[in-house]
Amino acid sequence: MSQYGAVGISIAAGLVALYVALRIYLGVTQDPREPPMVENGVPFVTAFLGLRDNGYFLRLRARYPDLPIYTLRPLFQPKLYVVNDPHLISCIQRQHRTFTFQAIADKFSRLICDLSPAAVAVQDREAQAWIDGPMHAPSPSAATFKALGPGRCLDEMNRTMVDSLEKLLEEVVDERQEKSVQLLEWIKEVVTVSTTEGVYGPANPYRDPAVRESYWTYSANIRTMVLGPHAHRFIKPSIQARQHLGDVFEKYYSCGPPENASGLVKQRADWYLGCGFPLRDLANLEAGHGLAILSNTVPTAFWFVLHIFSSPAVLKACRDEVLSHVVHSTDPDGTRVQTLVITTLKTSCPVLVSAFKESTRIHNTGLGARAIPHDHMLDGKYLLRRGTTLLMPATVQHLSPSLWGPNAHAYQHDRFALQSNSHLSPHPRPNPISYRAFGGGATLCPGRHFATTEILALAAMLMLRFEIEPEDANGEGWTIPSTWKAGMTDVTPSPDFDIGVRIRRRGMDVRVRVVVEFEMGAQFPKSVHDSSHGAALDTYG
Ligand code: HEM
Repeated sequence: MSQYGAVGISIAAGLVALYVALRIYLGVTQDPREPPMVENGVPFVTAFLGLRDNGYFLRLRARYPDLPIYTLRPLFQPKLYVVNDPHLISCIQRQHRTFTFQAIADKFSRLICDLSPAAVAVQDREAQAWIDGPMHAPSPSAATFKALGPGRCLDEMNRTMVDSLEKLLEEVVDERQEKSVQLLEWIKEVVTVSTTEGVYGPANPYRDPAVRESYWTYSANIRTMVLGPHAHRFIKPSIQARQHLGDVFEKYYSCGPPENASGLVKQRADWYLGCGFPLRDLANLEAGHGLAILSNTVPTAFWFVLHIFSSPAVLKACRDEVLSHVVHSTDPDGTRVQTLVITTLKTSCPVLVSAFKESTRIHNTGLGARAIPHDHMLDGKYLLRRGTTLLMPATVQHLSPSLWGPNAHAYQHDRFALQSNSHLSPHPRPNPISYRAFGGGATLCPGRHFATTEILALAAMLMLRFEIEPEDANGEGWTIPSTWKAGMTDVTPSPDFDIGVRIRRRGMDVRVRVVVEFEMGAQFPKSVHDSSHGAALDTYG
């Protein structure tokens, strides 16, 4: 045998020995009561590579249709338990201190916000106090976001945000009545400014284009930032952008939160500074909060606008519905006004609301991650080990044909409206737990009312005032972009590429101003958030 042949045999024998050793290791570190392990073709590597693709959980659901929950053992990560079964999801959501989102959020903020040891100590102390506290005490995160619930503070944020949308849409098209833009870039600008106006008020740092640019430069590399400081040298512009955002928000908070900021900003600043968070850490945290505030709202708005305007049938159905709630009048100076009461979009436009929910169903890759601080027997059947992470991927629930019918992967704008009239729907109504666009349970996204109002208002204003058409250079019409490049941690994936469009004023709507009225201090009617209502928005478990 040649020298090369002997080396080859040694390497092969070494690999076989390694494989056997890893299989044995997997076996002895897995209790038979734990959920079954899958994807161990090449131990640790198969799962590690699979997790790089946001369609992985859907494929595993199809490959192992009978597993309510399973274990993945990826390289460099703790064990992952992945849940398929809605019944188990509801068990998990009922025990929000056993399966904690707070631990995930705190860990994430340390990795991306450059927090000092003093701030980390405050986070640990407050999280522990919550775990040890009374059953119904709000988590630290819930305490800082209370102001986003229905009520006066949210109404005021909505009013400021919608005023900004109105102003930006007024400026969008010049005297030539037509403008060409890249749709995602344009929506990013409009939604970033309007959202942050609602949150930060007249001293909004995001009014400065340099701050907006810093935010998007920072958020573009979160995936690398979470790998830790050793990876920061590869993303220097993002680290510099983070520093810039910290400086800007330190100035913003330097004399306490501005008097005319939203109740949300004041509540958060009171809570953090009151707990002993250093000012600079509050400022650094604010950069990270952009991820909650902006990074899902922008792509969600993009997909919704795209689905509406790319289909004449969807556009007509939604536009007719909105138009039926518009009150026409003329201002004293002769300006024609279309008045739209924003709450009617949520309460009286079931097709529009359904089209929105359907867009969030199709374009959602939320992981629903929870930390497991102690060993726990889930549903009396599955042992879950401490120090591991549990995932409830939205794709598995959102795109499952057994839940949504054979066209589960297709965008069907009236799906939720039909489901509320069961005699019109060919498919059974899915368990509300299986619609997870905004998460579920105690950590259901607190910003959902604000984000939904903004996106519905934006879509309604666009439909009332403009036509949007693709640039259509190749005569091929609209394209719905893919999302392969989106990261595993994105709740709403961004499109892989942008789309050139022409925005043009509708002939009959020239120089018409849309006015949005609010009943200040009013609560949203219960029916909007009641799962028994039409295409209700809050049908979460
Ligand atoms: C369309 C836009 C949005 C989407 C799709 C979205 C989605 C989500 C999801 C899926 C979660 C995780 C919930 C869980 O795992 O249980 C979440 C959490 C959260 N969201 Fe949103 N969100 C959006 C907009 C917003 C906005 C505008 C804000 C703030 C103004 C916000 C603030 C938060 C916060 C603070 C949490 C953490 C909740 C906690 O720790 O309990 N979100 N969001």
